[in-house]
Amino acid sequence: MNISLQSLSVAYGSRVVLHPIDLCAQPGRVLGIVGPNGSGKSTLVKAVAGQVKASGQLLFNGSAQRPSGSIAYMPQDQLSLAALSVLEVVLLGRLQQLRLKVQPDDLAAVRQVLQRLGIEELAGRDVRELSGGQRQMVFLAQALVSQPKLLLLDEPISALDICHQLEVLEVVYQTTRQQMLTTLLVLHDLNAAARFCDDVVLLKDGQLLACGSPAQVLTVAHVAQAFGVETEALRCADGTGVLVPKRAVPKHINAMDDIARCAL
Ligand SMILES: Nc1ncnc2c1ncn2[C@@H]1O[C@H](COP(=O)(O)OP(=O)(O)OP(=O)(O)O)[C@@H](O)[C@H]1O
Repeated sequence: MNISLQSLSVAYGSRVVLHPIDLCAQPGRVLGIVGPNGSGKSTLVKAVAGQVKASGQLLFNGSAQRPSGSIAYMPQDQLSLAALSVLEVVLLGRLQQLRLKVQPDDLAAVRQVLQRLGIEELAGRDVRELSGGQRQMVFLAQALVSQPKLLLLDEPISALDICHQLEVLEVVYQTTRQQMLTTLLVLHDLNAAARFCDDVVLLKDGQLLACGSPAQVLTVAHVAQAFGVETEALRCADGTGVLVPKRAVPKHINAMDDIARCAL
């Protein structure tokens, strides 16, 4: 599904938190969304998911009509207070496909996605008793099992250890290609974005600071400008580029503070 944002903006009350933005996302590609806390990443994804009211144009394959049943959205915070098993929670992702009775193909799809994420042993567990990372994988499974055309993932690896981070991002990357999904992926890890995203959008203060390939966007200069962090760009033996954070330059430390500290 082709997604086109034309002058899309979002305000909470009178406060504009996403300034008019133009953007395209295409099938078979992962679009990474990065930026500092509060820069508008979640708001952008919520606007595409239809969770917040936006101004401007949002087109799905050229139409302003939001296609029902084709969009899976995994929010940043997922709390389940209902006493449901993992299998039941993931099955809820098939709501659009479910008939009066759960069909064998629904259960097969659930089992397959649990297996793909390596969490099939959790199937019978009460979702309220899982760890934060386990719960995050379960809600990712719920998003994937719906077989969406548009996959919206807001920080899906924030609670995962490094092994699970890599596994989940690999699954997202491969599934996007194999099923020709259009994937929007909010990440804080810039090196993960460089590795697993085809295109990257960098936001700052609700504005689009840069957009393009990871190599074009994730530069030392852009990271300094967006995050106020000094980084060093290194190249690994396999040719992969990585940004190593060196030093934060907090905005509240101004020249006067520096001078005062030197005087002590
Ligand atoms: N429901 C809301 N009502 C009012 N302001 C909001 C609301 N949700 C978010 N905001 C504000 O909008 C701005 C953008 O928030 P958003 O959650 O999109 O940022 P983010 O880039 O996803 O941040 P983070 O990395 O911390 O998750 C912030 O200043 C935030 O305080």
